[in-house]
Amino acid sequence: MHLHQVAKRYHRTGPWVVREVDLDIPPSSLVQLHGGNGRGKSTLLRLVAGLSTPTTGRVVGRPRTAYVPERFPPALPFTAEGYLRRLGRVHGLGHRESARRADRWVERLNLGAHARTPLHRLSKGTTQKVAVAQALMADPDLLVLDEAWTGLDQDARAVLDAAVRDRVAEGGSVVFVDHDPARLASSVTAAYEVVDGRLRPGTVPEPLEPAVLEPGPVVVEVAGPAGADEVPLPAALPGAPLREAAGRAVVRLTVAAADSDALLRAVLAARPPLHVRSVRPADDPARSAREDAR
Ligand SMILES: Nc1ncnc2c1ncn2[C@@H]1O[C@H](COP(=O)(O)OP(=O)(O)OP(=O)(O)O)[C@@H](O)[C@H]1O
Repeated sequence: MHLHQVAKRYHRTGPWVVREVDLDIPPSSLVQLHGGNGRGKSTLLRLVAGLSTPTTGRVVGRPRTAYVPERFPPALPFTAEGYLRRLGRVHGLGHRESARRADRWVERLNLGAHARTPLHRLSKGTTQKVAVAQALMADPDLLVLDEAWTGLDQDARAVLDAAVRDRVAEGGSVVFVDHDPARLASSVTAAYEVVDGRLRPGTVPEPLEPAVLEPGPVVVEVAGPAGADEVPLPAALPGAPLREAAGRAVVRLTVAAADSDALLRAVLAARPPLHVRSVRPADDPARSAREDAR
């Protein structure tokens, strides 16, 4: 699949949100997009997924695609199970196969206790599991993930990581954005930074040390808007993190692992937009040593 000089603006006279994007997404690729808030990452993912059409430019060769949006609309009149089965049929599966795959993903993501619950009554994390399940059950050739890990518990994150690696190993392609720069680091085949709608080659991230799997405190480094002297953080943040200045307009927040997702959501929703520079375990000695050496 290829994006050729793709550009997007939402209104005829509005600003260009995506511009001059040339992007190859070959089979067996895992493509990571990163960049600050409001730079056009979600818009570009929707263009890749075919949910939005380019204002100019072309997308050619898009295979069978599934997408996990940043915000899944939970106000649909279905139970989790009913929704997944229906989605299976939308993806072209028969009744029986739809039910089989829905059951498989309900089990893998530990959704069983909520399978018969109406979507609008599910918690955010459980809703996110349904969003992930609807995409994975299609066995898509192209999987597009917009912050799909946010809100998932650790087991579900591991299931999603494994499913992404499986897709790639089976010849599919996955394009994703995640606030954790080290997400799937050892498997990423191409990384790009989205800067004001343009793509710049990014560095393929370094894998984190295994310590990241241990539920210790987490350090989130947040930078303020471009040109700002300080980071305009909200006064109250989930988990009441320890705040330390870490350079000009950079703040280091240390929070219990259990609160780290809520903290990240609050930081990502802040206005003016803030930039999450890194997320790592507080006691990552290898990373600390590298930082000390800089
Ligand atoms: N449907 C829309 N209509 C009009 N403007 C939009 C629409 N969706 C996004 N935008 C604007 O396009 C710009 C880029 O937004 P987008 O969500 O693509 O960026 P992003 O990098 O994903 O941001 P974030 O990390 O905050 O999710 C923003 O200025 C946003 O307000």
